[in-house]
Amino acid sequence: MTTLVAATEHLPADVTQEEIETRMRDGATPMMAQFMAIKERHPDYLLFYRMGDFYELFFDDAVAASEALQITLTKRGHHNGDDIPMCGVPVKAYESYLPKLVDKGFRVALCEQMEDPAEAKKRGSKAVVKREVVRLFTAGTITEDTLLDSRRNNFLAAVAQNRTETGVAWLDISTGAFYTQACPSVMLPAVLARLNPGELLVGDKLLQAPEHFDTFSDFKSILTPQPNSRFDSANAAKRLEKLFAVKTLDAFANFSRAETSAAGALVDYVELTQKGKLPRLEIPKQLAQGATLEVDAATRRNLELTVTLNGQRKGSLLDVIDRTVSGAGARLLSVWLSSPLTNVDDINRRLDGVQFFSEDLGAREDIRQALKKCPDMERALSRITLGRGGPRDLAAIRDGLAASFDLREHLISLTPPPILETCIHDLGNHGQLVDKLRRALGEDLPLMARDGDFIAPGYAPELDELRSLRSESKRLILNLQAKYADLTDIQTLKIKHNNVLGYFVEVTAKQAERMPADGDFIHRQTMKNVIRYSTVELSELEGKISSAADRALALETRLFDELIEDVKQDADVIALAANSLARLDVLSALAQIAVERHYNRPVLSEGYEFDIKGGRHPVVEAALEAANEAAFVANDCDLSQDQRLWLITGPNMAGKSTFLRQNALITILAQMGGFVPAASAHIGVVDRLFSRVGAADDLARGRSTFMVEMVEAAAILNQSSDRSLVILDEIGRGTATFDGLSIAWAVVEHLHELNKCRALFATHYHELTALTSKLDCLSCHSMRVKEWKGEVIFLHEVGAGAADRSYGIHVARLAGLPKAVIKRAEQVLETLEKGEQSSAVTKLADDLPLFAALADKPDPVSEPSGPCDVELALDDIQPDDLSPREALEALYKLKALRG
Ligand SMILES: Nc1ncnc2c1ncn2[C@@H]1O[C@H](COP(=O)(O)OP(=O)(O)OP(=O)(O)O)[C@@H](O)[C@H]1O
Repeated sequence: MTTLVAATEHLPADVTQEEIETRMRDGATPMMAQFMAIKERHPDYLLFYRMGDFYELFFDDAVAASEALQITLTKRGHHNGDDIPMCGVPVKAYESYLPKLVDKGFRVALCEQMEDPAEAKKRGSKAVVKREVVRLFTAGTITEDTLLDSRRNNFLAAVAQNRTETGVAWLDISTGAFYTQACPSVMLPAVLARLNPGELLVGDKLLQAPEHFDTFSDFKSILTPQPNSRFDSANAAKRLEKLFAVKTLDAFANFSRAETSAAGALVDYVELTQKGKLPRLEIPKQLAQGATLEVDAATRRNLELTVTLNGQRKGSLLDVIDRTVSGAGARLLSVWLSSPLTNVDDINRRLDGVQFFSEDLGAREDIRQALKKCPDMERALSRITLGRGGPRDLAAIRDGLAASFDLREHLISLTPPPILETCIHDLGNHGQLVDKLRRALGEDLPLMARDGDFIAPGYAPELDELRSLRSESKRLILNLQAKYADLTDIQTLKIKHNNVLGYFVEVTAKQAERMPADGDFIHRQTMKNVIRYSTVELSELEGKISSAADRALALETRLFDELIEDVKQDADVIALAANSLARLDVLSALAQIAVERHYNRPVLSEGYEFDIKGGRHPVVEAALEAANEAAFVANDCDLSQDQRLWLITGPNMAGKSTFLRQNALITILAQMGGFVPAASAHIGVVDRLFSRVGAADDLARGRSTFMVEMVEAAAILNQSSDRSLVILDEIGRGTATFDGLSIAWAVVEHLHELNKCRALFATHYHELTALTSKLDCLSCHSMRVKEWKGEVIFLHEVGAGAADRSYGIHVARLAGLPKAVIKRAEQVLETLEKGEQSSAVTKLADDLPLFAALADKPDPVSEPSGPCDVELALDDIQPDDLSPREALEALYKLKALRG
């Protein structure tokens, strides 16, 4: 196992007696003096100050916590003549309060009593109980299952930057995963959006860098500013070398200085919050630049990859495709979906695994059944290595490793592809440890080792002896009770126990008169109705009992520590097995969804192909199915180099946005190594995915909807390469028509001539279709609709060619706009379509009053203007009089009339 050495020199020192006395001279009570000295060391934290069975909060902490937790604010004593506000939470229930505080952006310092109050008293009546902060709770450093979402990684991330480079490091303290990545400064927002960390550490200086203002303000609620000194790269390197017991970090990867700084700052912070204890951390893995398909924050949000636009997991792509059966699998699926790959071989390895499970139903079901029973080994292991593990964590390791073994045996017999062979290898063989834990652990396990009685009988003969002595002694107490009852002739005499007296003989006050006065029974206590005695014999027995119980617990604790040590010794290989279980879960889950929803294996290549046949939108398709609506209409999309830019026109509501998004989602699914909702898909790997879809303003940053649109468009035009995939939905719609059209026009030209990326461009500016004559690789497509008796039917089909109308007014009617408005809009449209724009507008203005004009015109929908040509022709047909040939001719004639 990697040896973890904590460098504790930078942790705040404990509060000294001298500090307390200085404050007492200023008038504070001893306890308040101690509180203030500890609080001064943790100014950014709510101090949970242990007092008996409560954690108490004082001053501003109390005010803030009482408001956040909705608990009563009281007061206790005075300071400088003012009341001291106070509130408290019971020690037993504090874990239920923590998530609320952490969620609201607070950090909590847990300050414990480090000695018995009796110990303190020995130092004098004014001596205060020793207290120390034993743990800092922050959003990114939680390990408790109760505080974590089992299906999501909780990353703690740090960003460092020097003159030439930016480095990001992130780790999940609850699983030990540790990564770094160097990136150009402009990519930082995309990298952070991909990680979606629970807490982000940034040096004070970098926080002031104007180029990152916007990026960091997006993460304001999870930002923890750090002194710059914590990002010193030389110190960071030393710290990491010491932590992983190596002479130089080059042994692991060629980390840039910025990456080293960020990684060092993370380790530093973990030590600080865990008070010098370090969890098992993996050796940092370096993510090469370009190794993942980068998706910027806006695109991620708009495509609703892991959460929907309103922040819910339900309804996101992740939610729809997630068929994992374990927490670790769900976490890994989310990581895979958030960071699709770019290396064709790596993607194919994953696809081989998915294909294997999709073709072998038996194997898939067996694996999924076995995985369902696996406990969360990753998180149990992290608690164990942090010294926070309990007997149940040991049981989780035992059961997880046992299941790994069964899975391994099962998989070996199946001749699986290479990716599964790696999984089999990583599952390992932990027979000895499993066997030991099986023998060691009993059936009903307490949460904490200190509660005892978790070691199985038969594991340690010495423990069995102590336990039988303990229960034997109990029997002896009963014998003694019977003996005393006979001796005194008081049959209701009882031997009882409490914490103050220990064991004692108890009789009623009346019976006490009959107690022998020969000195065997020594009076201890007179209560209202009962009298209590002790005897020498009873005291001796008590000594035996309590020493047996104490010795049993001490022995159990020792045995527990030994087991913990055994697990720690194997921590690296256990973590590998746990990770392998997660990979198996993800691969079999991707196969499961593929089979359930008829997804197919995509073909990935190094080229620039993009040929999707029969593609579907995974989320819309699932939603239509759940609502029992018409089936989703599959569509092709071929962005081969000679038509790499598609201009898509067509009515509102016809499915343009859905089509755009589905092609982006298919790309993401394919590059993460999953099957895709399409009959076939051939994709030349995409390096970055950009989108400008949806409309939202960003009032917090003072940006209007149109401004947001332009900022996003600027990023696309400045950053997309010929390997990128760009989807643009209605660029330019948020401003005046001609301004919008001009911008859209120029954007299309730029994408075509300079970016040369594969792109889908949806627009209502039909004028843009004129560009086909000028731009060779621009191809026009439209969403097909059918008009039927004045109604528009959306076919949701993408066809070649441009659309001639937008049917906006039709959609407005569907949406329930008042009839008068619809009629008027039709008039306006007719006038505008006829004339020169400026003269048409003047004419319309002269038309006032607006709605008066309506009376003259019949409503074209409610009062159809007579039968159309097709209907007239139909009337002429007498089916009974027609020969088969004439019938066929009539049919052709009708079709021709329909146009
Ligand atoms: N291929 C399809 N098959 C079946 N239904 C579809 C399909 N595409 C879209 N739809 C349905 O049509 C609705 C509208 O689609 P979408 O939002 O993509 O239209 P749009 O052309 O982008 O409209 P607008 O221009 O008004 O934004 C969707 O919510 C969905 O229910």
